[in-house]
Amino acid sequence: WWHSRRRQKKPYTSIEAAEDPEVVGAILPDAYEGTRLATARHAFCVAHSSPLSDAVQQVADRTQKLRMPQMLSSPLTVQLLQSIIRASQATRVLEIGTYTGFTAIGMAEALPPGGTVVCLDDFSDEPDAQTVCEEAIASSAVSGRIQLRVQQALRGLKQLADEGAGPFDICFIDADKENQIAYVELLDDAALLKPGASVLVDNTLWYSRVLRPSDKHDKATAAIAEFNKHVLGGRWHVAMLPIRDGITILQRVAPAP
Ligand SMILES: C[S@@+](CC[C@H](N)C(=O)[O-])C[C@H]1O[C@@H](n2cnc3c(N)ncnc32)[C@H](O)[C@@H]1O
Repeated sequence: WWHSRRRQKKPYTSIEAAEDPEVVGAILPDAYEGTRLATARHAFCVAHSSPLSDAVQQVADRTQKLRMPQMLSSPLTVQLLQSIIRASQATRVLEIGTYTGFTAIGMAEALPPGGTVVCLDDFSDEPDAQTVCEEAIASSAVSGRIQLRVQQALRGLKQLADEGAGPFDICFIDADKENQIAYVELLDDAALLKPGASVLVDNTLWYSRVLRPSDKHDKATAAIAEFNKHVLGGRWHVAMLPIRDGITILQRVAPAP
């Protein structure tokens, strides 16, 4: 098929690339991208984006020895977060779900001196991640910009609101999927977001399972599908990007009904 398309001299597109040994020959599809071409394109984007700092790369390397290294975000997610932080001249960032500190340190590096990343994680998914996270933050050049709060995220958000610790310019949500609607609503209701703030939510494609309406038996899939519908209600501007496992960017645009 591929050779016959080539013989017809059709202009080369991603359709040809999907079967082209030069593009996908040595590639195995990964669980997020799904196909060999998408996996090759993702690797190409990573290779053609600014390199991660040594500190961020070292966290990723240390995390590979843990039980759940698949919880690390893509390097592209770090690069996207850094771009948005720089473009919006953010100074206060909130992270819900920090794990070993990969995205937290990456975000802190994009902040100006005096900027802060407040991180909430209870380390319920992998307790060993806490030590790796604390050591990585302490040995990074941006340790003074990161405040790690080891607590359940809903409780942590309420406490931040009570302390008047907000508002934040950027919030990155990357924790338990069942509470995602509660997180964005609480951020908004408790005035934890500055006007025009961006909320980035990871895993909104969830291994493409949300594309299968029959897959409602899985709690996380159902929760993410519900979240994706919920934010389309008109209060948020929504941009859903097919980066890795799906990243949705939200900005509050309408007052609460
Ligand atoms: C996918 S990992 C975060 C990955 C990190 N942002 C990165 O890219 O390297 C999810 C984290 O959320 C934390 N988490 C899950 N449910 C939580 C909850 N209810 N409260 C606080 N943290 C939670 C887990 O302990 C885990 O470390």
